[in-house]
Amino acid sequence: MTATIIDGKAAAAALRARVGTLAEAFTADSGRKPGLAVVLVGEDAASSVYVRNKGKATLAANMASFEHRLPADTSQAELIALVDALNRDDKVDGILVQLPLPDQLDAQAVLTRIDPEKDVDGFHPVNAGRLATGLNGFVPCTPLGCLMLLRDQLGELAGLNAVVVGRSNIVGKPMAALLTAADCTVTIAHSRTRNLAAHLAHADIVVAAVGRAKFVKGEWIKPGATVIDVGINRTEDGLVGDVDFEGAASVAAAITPVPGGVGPMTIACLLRNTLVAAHRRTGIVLDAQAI
Ligand SMILES: Nc1nc(=O)c2c([nH]1)NC[C@@H]1CN(c3ccc(C(=O)N[C@@H](CCC(=O)O)C(=O)O)cc3)C=[N+]21
Repeated sequence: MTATIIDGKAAAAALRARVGTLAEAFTADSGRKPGLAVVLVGEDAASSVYVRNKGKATLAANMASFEHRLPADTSQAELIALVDALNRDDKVDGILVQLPLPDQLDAQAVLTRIDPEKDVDGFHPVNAGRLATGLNGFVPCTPLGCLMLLRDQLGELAGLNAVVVGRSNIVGKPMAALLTAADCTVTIAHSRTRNLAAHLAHADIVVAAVGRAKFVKGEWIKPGATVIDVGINRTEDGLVGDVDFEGAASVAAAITPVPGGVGPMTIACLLRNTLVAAHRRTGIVLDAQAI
């Protein structure tokens, strides 16, 4: 079998176009554009590129972009003061503080300071709790993008066996919550799982988010499975995912590439969440399911 390569770039472009159209309508109704503030502390090269790409995508989707670049030696009090100012700023609907933060800063305290109604990353404990309990909140962008790709590929997900490899607050845990809400039978595997291959042998859906290059081997994939690779590992062979792509592509029904898979959907979902935040904050009705 040779897998269908899931085109995350195309799916993301389509999502950004839908968001852009709805953002224009929001501007016509409210008299202002949806606004996204991105905060970058320090000079990390990869983070700097992501932030620039987010800014460009925000403008292209007819939204306002507010970029805040702070020096690497910024104090906790200074960063908290900026978050407070963004919380109060009515032009700002969404706030993203780029991770990782320099060592002297307490990321959890910063994320918890963001107004949950502006938390378009979905990292605030209030939004994590809403997702866990089935309430409406903001869902982290990467798992949301993965779910959209799975629905595009498979349609109905109910009853399927899903194995999520990785248990981070940013990807693994929210991904498992979304798949559970979609009526999958969900296993969360991780670095200490015994006999991962035995779990994957039953997996109709695999989401790999462990942060280790080519950790998931092709032989472990069930024939006909759908494989979503969240990994972004910079190696000597260039950018590679958490899945052995060639091996998995020879048995899976469908697989996301790296790059060009999940990554572009993450940014598109950030814009989607910002659009939703703008509507909620102004009381303008939006059918978020239809985006
Ligand atoms: N508060 C916060 N929220 C985030 O959502 C967040 C963050 N911090 N810190 C860093 C990670 C990483 N992340 C990516 C987004 C897009 C691509 C992406 O578009 N990747 C391209 C390739 C990019 C390349 O070549 O490096 C692709 O996969 O095709 C990757 C990674 C968001 N993150």
